[in-house]
Amino acid sequence: MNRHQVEKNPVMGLSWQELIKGSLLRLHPGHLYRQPVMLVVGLGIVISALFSMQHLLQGQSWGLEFSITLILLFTLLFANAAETLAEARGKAQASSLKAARDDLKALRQTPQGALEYVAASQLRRGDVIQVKAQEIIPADGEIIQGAATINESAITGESAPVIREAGTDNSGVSAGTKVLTNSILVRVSHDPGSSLLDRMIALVEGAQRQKTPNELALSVLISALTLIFLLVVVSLMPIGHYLGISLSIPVLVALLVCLIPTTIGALLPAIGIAGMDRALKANLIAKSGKAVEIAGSVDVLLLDKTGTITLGDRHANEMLPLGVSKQVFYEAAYLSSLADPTPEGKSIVEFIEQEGVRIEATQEAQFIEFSAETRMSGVDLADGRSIRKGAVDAVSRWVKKQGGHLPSFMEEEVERIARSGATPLAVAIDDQLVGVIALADIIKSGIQERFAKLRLLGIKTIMVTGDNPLTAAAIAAEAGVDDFIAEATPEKKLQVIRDHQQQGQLVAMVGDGTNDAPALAQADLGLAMNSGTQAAREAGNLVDLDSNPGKLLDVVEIGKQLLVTRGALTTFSLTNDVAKYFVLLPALFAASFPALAGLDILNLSSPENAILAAVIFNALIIPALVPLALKGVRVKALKTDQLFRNNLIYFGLGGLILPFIAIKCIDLILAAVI
Ligand SMILES: Nc1ncnc2c1ncn2[C@@H]1O[C@H](COP(=O)(O)OP(=O)(O)OP(=O)(O)O)[C@@H](O)[C@H]1O
Ligand SMILES: [K+]
Ligand SMILES: [Mg+2]
Repeated sequence: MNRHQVEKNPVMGLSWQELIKGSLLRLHPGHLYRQPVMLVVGLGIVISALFSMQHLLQGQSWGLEFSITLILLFTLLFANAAETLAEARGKAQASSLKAARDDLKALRQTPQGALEYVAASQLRRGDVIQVKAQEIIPADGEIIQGAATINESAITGESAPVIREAGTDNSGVSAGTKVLTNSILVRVSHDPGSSLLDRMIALVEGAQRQKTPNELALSVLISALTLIFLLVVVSLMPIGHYLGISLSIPVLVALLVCLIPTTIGALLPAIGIAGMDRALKANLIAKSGKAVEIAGSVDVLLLDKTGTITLGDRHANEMLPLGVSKQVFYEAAYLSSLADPTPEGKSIVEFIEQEGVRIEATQEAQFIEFSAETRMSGVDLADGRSIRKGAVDAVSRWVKKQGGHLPSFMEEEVERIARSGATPLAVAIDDQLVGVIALADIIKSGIQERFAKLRLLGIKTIMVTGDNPLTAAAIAAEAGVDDFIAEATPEKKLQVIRDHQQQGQLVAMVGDGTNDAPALAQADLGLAMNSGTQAAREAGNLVDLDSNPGKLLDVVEIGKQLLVTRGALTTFSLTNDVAKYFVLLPALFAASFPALAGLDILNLSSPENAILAAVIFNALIIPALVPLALKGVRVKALKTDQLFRNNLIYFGLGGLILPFIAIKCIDLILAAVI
C-alpha cells in the first residue's frame, strides 16, 4: 500500500464527527488537569454557568452571562480540537508506516533447530527467524547469519535495493521490507506491540505523552501567570464595589480568561505533537518527545568517519611488502583476513585473489576478531606464528612489545597513503612488520553542503574516527568538518561527548555500529541508523528509517522549528493578554473612573459588548492559530538565538496590536447586531 495516502478529510486527517467527538471527550477533568490554564477555563465555565442559572431563576438579566458561558465553552472546545487534530495527523502518519507490517507470516526456528510457520504477531524478542528471497521480513531485528539485498521501499519510499549483512554495521532489518536475494537468519528485536513504531504511536497518543522538560517549564510559567491574574481579578471585586460598579461573577470569569495565557495553553500540546509528526514525515522514529526538542538546541555534532562521512565500503587497492617477499606478505594478509567478515577483511582477500597470488590455507588457525578497542584483527596459526593486521600505530605497538623493529621506510609509505585520504593497515608476523595495505574510501556526495548548512545553524561538527590523524585530516578537509579527533577508541568517543557536555553544550551523535552504542546513549541526541546493529538502534533516542546520517540536518531543523514555534506562540499569547488588559480596563471602568478615559482609545459601544468582544476574540484566536501551530514557524538557516529574537519582535508586536483591531471590529458587529 502507498504509505503516503491519506484517508478521511485530506486537510485534517480525520472526519468532522471524529474532531467533534475528540473535542468533547477532552472536556473530562482527568484530561483538563494536565494543563492548569485550561483547567481554570473549565472551572470558570462551571461557575459562570451556575451564576447564569441563578440570574435566570431570580428573574435578573442573564443574556450576557449565558453568552459568556457559551463562548468560554467554545474556547475550551477549540483548544481540545487543536489537540485532537494534531494527534490524528500524527497517528495517521504512524499508522501508514505500520500498515506495511500487518498480517505477515514468519518462519521461526525452534530451540531444536527445526523451522515452523507462525504469525508475525506471535514473534517475541530473541526469536530467530529465517527469511528467504522474495519474502517480506515479518519483524524488526538484526541479521545474525547471511547477507541479502533488501528492498526497503515499504518504510523508506526508496526502491533502490540495499545490502544488509550479519556481523557488519549494516545488520539491521525492518518489518515490512522485502528480501530480494539470498536467505538470512534474523534475530527478532521486539515483543509484539513494542516495536519502535509502536512506541512512537504511543508517544503521539495523549495518554502516554509525557511533557518534555521544555514544555514543563513553560507550563509552570503559564500556571504562575494564571495564578497572578486570578489574584488580580479577585482583587477587582472590592475595587469595583468601591467604585460602585457591579461586576457580575461571569463577567469577572470572562475577564480572567481573557487575561490568562489561554492561547498558548490551548496550543501547547498541538505544537509538541506536530513536531513529532514532522519527524515521522521525515522517516524519523523518536523514542521521546524530548529527542525532537533537544535537536533544536544542539551545539556540537560528533560523527564518525567511516560509513557516515564516507561511503564506508573500504576496499584494499594497494598492498606494499616491506622487507619481505610479496608472497610472504600476501600470505600473512590473506590468512589474517580469511575469517574477517568486515568489508575491509573481505576486500583484502578479494584483492589477493584478483592479483592471481595463490595461497594455501591448510593449517588450523584461531581467528582474532577485529575490535574497535584494539583496532587490529588477525590469526594465531597452529605452527605458533601470530599474524596481526590493523591500524598502523596499533600494529607498530604490538611489534615493538615483542622486541621487534619497524621497517625504516614504512613511515613515508604510510604517510603517502594516509595523505591521500585512504586508510593504511599494517600487517605483522610476530615481531616483524611485513607490509602495509591501503584501504580506499569515498566521501559521500553532497556532504560538504550539509556541513556548511549546519555551520550556518551554529552547530560545530567534529569527526571522531578510529583512523590515523593523517587520513583523518585529509578526509576532514575534504568533507569540510570543523574539527576532527583521530585514533579514537569507543571510550575516547564517550569521553569527547562527556567533555563537551561538561562545558554545558548539547551534543548530538550519529552512529550505526555496536561500538557506537555507548556514545549514542551518552549523547543528548543519539541518531541511530535503522540499518545499524540492534545495540546502536537501542542506544539512540532517534532512529532514521532511511539510514541517512545526513538526516541530522533535518532533525535539527525540525527541532528548531518546534522550539521557535512554541516560543513565537508563547510570545504572541502573552503580549495578546497584555493588550486585552488595556482594552478591557478602560472599557469596564472609564465610566466611573474618568482618569481611565484617556486610555479608552477604542471607545467601545458598551462595557458589556467590550467583555463579549474580548472573550470572542480570545476564543477565535485559538483555531486561527492552529494551522501555524501544526505547520510550524518557518526557520531559515539562522542560529537559534537570532531566530528567537526575530520572532520575538514579529509575534510580540503582532500580539500587542491585533487585539485592539480585532476587538474593535467584533464590537462594531455586536453593536450592529444586538
Ligand atoms: N577488519 C579490520 N581488521 C583490522 N584492522 C581494521 C579493520 N577494520 C578497521 N581496522 C583498523 O582499525 C581502525 C579503527 O577502526 P574503527 O572502525 O574503530 O574506526 P574507523 O572505521 O576507521 O573510523 P570510524 O570511527 O570513523 O568508523 C581503522 O582505522 C583501521 O585502521
Ligand atoms: K487569554
Ligand atoms: Mg567504524
